[in-house]
Amino acid sequence: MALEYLPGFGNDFETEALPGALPQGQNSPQRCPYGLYAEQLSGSPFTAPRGSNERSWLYRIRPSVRHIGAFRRFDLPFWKSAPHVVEHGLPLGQLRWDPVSLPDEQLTFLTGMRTMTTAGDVYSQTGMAAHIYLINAPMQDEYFYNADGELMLVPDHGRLRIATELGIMEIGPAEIAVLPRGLKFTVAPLDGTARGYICENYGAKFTLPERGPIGANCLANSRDFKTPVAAFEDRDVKARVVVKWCGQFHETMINHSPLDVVAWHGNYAPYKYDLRTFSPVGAILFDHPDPSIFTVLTAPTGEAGTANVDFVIFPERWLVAEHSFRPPWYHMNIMSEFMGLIYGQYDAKEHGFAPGGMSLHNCMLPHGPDAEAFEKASTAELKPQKLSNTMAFMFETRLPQLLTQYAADLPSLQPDYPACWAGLEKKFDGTPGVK
Ligand SMILES: O=C(O)Cc1cc(O)ccc1O
Ligand SMILES: [Fe+2]
Repeated sequence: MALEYLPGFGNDFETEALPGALPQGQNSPQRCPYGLYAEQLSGSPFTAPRGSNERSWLYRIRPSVRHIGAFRRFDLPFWKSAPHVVEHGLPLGQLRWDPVSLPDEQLTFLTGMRTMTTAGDVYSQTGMAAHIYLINAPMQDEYFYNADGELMLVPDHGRLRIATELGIMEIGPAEIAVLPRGLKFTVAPLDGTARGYICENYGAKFTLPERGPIGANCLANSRDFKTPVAAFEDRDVKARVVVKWCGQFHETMINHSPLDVVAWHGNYAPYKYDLRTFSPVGAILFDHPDPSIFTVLTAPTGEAGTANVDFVIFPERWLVAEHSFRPPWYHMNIMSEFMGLIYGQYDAKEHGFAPGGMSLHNCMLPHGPDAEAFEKASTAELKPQKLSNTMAFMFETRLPQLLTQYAADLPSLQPDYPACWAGLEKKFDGTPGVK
């Protein structure tokens, strides 16, 4: 059966899986319909200003306190949290990885999580981690929530079914899903195997960037964000609930599914978004604008314009700029750039940056088009050109991203990535004129 979604970003949604299950006119009736329990899930402090105040009211078979027994600590050795400093011995430099092979061993969303970088500090709720996931088995009667941050899933291979307390979503390559901090969910691959990228955002929630003079439309439009309708499981089974809390993992056994929310309302909810619905705005006469024009979602900090994380994409688009070098310019950036490619080719690196691959251009490390891309773009006839069938993205954070041992040891780490710039020869010979 096709899944149903509610359109809109940050709306005050309401949805019920059984008629009359959602109380009307108040949040906390003396007795709720169907004998449900009322529970508030707060994603912001109670006193946050209206514009950033987020909470939902859940009407559920059992309250969450019954979905937790005694905790026992355990380890997921490949899922790291900031601060995480390892002496992996790799010298400072720009880094790039080929795609990681899909696993032979059985891996679930939890056991298949592989942290590439961490930034900031999970204890002070700043920074992020960039992970990849490798999945070939469903979480079986197993549920998870993350107290450390929200999770943005960016698949590059295979679809996923994500059943959450607030409803069910399915996503595949070119779509993303965002799972709020504290929300219980379980994940299953729909095509046998699945691989993708994850941004674990420890800071303030992702929100839509301001459009400024662009006006009321384009970039990511609110109606293209989809939140699932209410769906519940009334299953009495032995189940495991896993919690990530300040970088540690805790498990607890219960006798029923915690996905037992029959109705809910509010604005703290999971959502998905199809990156192909992003309407890019760009240079229509000359020059190459800053990539911030392609920000899908931004997780702000208290400092204006200085994101904890920006999620930026490089979707298909027309290049029309006249008398301009059209690909990204050479640059050094105070923000740290973790990039992935979902499909196609990236114009600054047509070769060597493969779908499913990754690159890391950390704080103040120079980078830009490789020698091949430079040569091509400097001599190309500048007629309108469509960049088709391409979707790269960037997790860009204000904080330096530190590499995990896993990332440093990956066999797919390219041994001499910076050699891609070696062919950028001196052209200057002291004589005037365009060379
Ligand atoms: O480095 C990159 O490839 C990402 C990027 C793209 C762009 O168009 C401008 C700046 C930038 O960091
Ligand atoms: Fe960059």
